[in-house]
Amino acid sequence: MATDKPSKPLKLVVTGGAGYIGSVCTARLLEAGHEVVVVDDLSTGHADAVPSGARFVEGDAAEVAGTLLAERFDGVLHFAAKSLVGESMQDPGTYWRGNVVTSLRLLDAMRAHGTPRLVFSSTAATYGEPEQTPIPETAPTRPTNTYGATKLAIDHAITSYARAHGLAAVSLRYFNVAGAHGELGERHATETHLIPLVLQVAAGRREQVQIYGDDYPTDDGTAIRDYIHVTDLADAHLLALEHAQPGHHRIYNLGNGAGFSVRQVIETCREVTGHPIPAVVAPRRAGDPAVLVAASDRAREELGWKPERADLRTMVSDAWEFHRGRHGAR
Ligand SMILES: NC(=O)c1ccc[n+]([C@@H]2O[C@H](COP(=O)([O-])OP(=O)(O)OC[C@H]3O[C@@H](n4cnc5c(N)ncnc54)[C@H](O)[C@@H]3O)[C@@H](O)[C@H]2O)c1
Ligand SMILES: O=c1ccn([C@@H]2O[C@H](COP(=O)(O)OP(=O)(O)O[C@H]3O[C@H](CO)[C@H](O)[C@H](O)[C@H]3O)[C@@H](O)[C@H]2O)c(=O)[nH]1
Repeated sequence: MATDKPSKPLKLVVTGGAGYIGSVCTARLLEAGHEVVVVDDLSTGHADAVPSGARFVEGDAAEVAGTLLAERFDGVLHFAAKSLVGESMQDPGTYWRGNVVTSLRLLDAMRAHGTPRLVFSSTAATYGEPEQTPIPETAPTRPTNTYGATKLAIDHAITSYARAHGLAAVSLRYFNVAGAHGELGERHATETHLIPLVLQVAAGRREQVQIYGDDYPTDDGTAIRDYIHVTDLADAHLLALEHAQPGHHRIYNLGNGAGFSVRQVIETCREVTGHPIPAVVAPRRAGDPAVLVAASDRAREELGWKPERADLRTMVSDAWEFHRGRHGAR
């Protein structure tokens, strides 16, 4: 596969590389022969999640990159962000400062030091409530939550910087990321994501899971999401690095094109774990769209991306192995 043999090893900064997705991408980049420096403030990440083989610098993405990029890097993969929909509705200032201001400072540092490539973690939340499903990249962007609005603002800034300053940029709009990559998985002090919360019930660390709303216009009334395996997602980053073109900002949706309701996810977790997983219906969570499913044809056609772990059961099984393993008791 193209991701195993890069045309040439690159020297890269990974912001947020101590987090869930950034740590898995760092592992894949190292496996592919690239040199990686992780910058992370450990606000939601863990130093022990940074794969050995990467250099780790603790600190703010913009602050550290400002000096670090003087060492001449081939590119930045920018994962560092605040990324919780509910929190973004309650505390918007933290999201505008933490996401938009930080990213602008990072872009300015890249420009100042002539760093040529950027791969940015954008999100399905930029689209808001879609008019059509699955969602193509050409769909209107009308985010329903502050988190999505900040990511969209950064996407716009990247487009301008690419056009004006020749940056080779790719934004990857992830849908719902799930699963684990061996010892690297989702591990947040305050967990809000559905699959890890459900698995915490199965692991006996939580009594029940709440279903946020069963009055959505879907077959079983619960919200539908498109889940993508974190390893497949990481592979797309390697391809994005290879395909980024100077002066262009390309945007790609990353999902499997299949939607699963909250109830279906819980049911799959019951099947995988053999645990009854009690679930109770609670009010909707502010800012949540009813259905988010990706059309990822552009990534398949232009990047040659091909997800190899598209089955929800595989994602839940890998996440369950992770939760039962070394990090299960945390
Ligand atoms: N998890 C998903 O389903 C999903 C979906 C779409 C997009 N994303 C995006 O992917 C990226 C990674 O998400 P994740 O799920 O791995 O989250 P995460 O919280 O596990 O990882 C984020 C990492 O960034 C670090 N960080 C945050 N702000 C920082 C700053 N200012 N300077 C330095 N480090 C900082 C955190 O300590 C953490 O290690 C985010 O940009 C998120 O918006 C995630
Ligand atoms: O205890 C819970 C947790 C979640 N949900 C529901 O499960 C679905 C998935 O929720 P998650 O919190 O797991 O994920 P989100 O869809 O809110 O958000 C994720 O995917 C988005 C894109 O789709 C963003 O990119 C964001 O970064 C990322 O957190 C939502 O309908 C949510 O309301 C519940 O019913 N109960």
